[in-house]
Amino acid sequence: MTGTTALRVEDLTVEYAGGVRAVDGVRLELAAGQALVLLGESGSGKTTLARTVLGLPGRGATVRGSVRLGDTELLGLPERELTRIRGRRIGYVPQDPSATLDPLRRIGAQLAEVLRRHGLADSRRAARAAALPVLADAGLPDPERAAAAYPHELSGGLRQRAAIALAVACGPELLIADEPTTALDALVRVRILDLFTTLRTERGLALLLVTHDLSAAARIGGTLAVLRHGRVTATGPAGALLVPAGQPTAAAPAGARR
Ligand SMILES: Nc1ncnc2c1ncn2[C@@H]1O[C@H](COP(=O)(O)OP(=O)(O)OP(=O)(O)O)[C@@H](O)[C@H]1O
Repeated sequence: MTGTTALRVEDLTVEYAGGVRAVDGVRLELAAGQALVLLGESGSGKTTLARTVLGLPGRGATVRGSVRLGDTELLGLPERELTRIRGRRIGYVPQDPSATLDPLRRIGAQLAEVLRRHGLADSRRAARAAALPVLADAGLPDPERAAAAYPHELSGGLRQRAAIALAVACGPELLIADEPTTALDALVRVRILDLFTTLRTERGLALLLVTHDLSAAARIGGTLAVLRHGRVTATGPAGALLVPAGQPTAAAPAGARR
């Protein structure tokens, strides 16, 4: 892989109480400006892996191995430092935007708070002004109006764009999106996936997309890692692993799902 390594996961194992090994010896690498899609069926360990990279593996989990963000080893970092890294160096977009958006506060105020918390604006006024281009970059057609809106006043697609704006506001080097389009209708889904690609190519951020949706994986492209029972069973360029039905499959390594 060329370019600066944004994320390197080595020999990562995550075990929950009762001996469930949700992630089992995973090794992954993602360069700046590239996309890595984690594809797997329900229960394969995708969310556990993504959340472990965020330093949030879940209560009672035992984590072993290494997760490096650039030159920083994340495993074992004190919570205070992880809190600083989340939002600033790693952005997170969940399936349901209400998991990151506060229903009781206007979108602009939430963005302004993130910018101030991470030291990217020194006054409330500066932070509110800085929030508008972030909303525009996330594809909200009327940033002023979006900034003044409460989350419930936006459509599902616009709400997800607001959550993406929140995730990328501080210019993270890594963006983790966990099933970010599952709840959206087909057209909006494609637009949001294309927004991730725009953010990746224009800002050089590394994208880790978690999905069980083959069409989302194909749309994002990049490198695909197929997860099964916590293990990576196939990895390679998405174009080679996701061969449309009816075409020769010689390029797909054994174990690849189609
Ligand atoms: N907090 C937890 N405590 C115990 N076991 C858990 C916990 N979270 C997940 N697991 C188990 O770990 C395994 C992997 O779950 P995980 O949610 O990471 O998979 P997933 O691929 O993201 O699935 P889905 O697409 O359904 O979210 C499953 O067997 C699950 O039951």
